[in-house]
Amino acid sequence: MGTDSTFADWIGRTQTLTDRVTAVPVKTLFATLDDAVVAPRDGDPLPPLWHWLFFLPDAPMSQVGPDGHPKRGGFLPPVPLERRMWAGGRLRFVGDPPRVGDDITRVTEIRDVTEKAGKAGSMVFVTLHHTIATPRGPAVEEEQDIVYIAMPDRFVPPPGQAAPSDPAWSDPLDVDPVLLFRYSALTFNGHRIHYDRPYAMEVEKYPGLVVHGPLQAMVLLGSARRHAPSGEVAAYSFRGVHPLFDFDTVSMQGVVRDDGGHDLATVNGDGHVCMKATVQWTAT
Ligand SMILES: C/C(=C\C(=O)SCCNC(=O)CCNC(=O)[C@H](O)C(C)(C)COP(=O)(O)OP(=O)(O)OC[C@H]1O[C@@H](n2cnc3c(N)ncnc32)[C@H](O)[C@@H]1OP(=O)(O)O)C(=O)O
Repeated sequence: MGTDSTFADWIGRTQTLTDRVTAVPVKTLFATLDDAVVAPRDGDPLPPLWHWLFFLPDAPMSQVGPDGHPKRGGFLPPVPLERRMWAGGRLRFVGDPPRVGDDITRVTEIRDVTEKAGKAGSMVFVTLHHTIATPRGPAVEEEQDIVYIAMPDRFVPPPGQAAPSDPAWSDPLDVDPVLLFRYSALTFNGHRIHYDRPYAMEVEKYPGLVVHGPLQAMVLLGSARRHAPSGEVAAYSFRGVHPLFDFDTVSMQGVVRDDGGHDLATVNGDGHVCMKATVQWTAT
């Protein structure tokens, strides 16, 4: 297993998008996360990861595939495995953050297309590298892993990874279809597993609606910033290891690392880690 030669030609392809940081998505994400009601003003910095509200996948309806994402074979390779998941990401926050009112640019390169054998069967990982820049220079360097898997006959959960036994904090997170719908709308993510229950259960064979990976990554980082505000976020990495569903009882947990960073996890009602993440802070 290794780089899939079928898609070798796709590696190195780039795409450049421009956008403007506007206040409405910022305000409505604060509301969606039940955070303080704020009226963002020009010049306010975006919290880390909130650039995901911009550079939206605005394919016309005629170019949308059966899962609700843009059809593959445009910028992303035409991987034939039907089921897509956001697998993980690694980010470095390298400069002044994007601010409300900024014109911003994202340059994306397809870094790798790799076939792997997992417990879930054959999988293809597509790794994207994004550089997000503001008028003041580069702000975020990001790698994003998307995984494609064959459509299963039935849901077989990945083996559970036990949550830490003695976390420094454990906060509840209420997940429900309205939260998932609002997050899909804000990120213009048409993936039907997040809001179309018959599709999620009958076609992709999940036991419920699936909580977005980026939503879990955002709320985990938000919980870490509330509990451990020991500097700015310098780096953040995360990996989805088990799907999280709208019916789950969820907590967001944090553990202090020896190097001063924090390990984070969303944990379901069975005590299994769903997303694990690590945050590193700038020195204070
Ligand atoms: C937005 C959006 C979609 C979503 O938000 S989907 C919801 C968020 N994502 C998830 O919930 C993912 C949950 N994870 C899983 O279901 C499984 O972990 C997964 C990804 C199916 C893999 O499970 P396996 O048990 O089959 O994998 P193995 O542990 O056997 O590993 C095999 C090799 O794959 C590598 N790998 C596994 N998981 C990841 C990962 N998350 N990121 C990167 N790489 C991964 C693992 O290291 C093994 O590699 P080797 O080189 O060691 O063979 C939207 O669509 O927009």
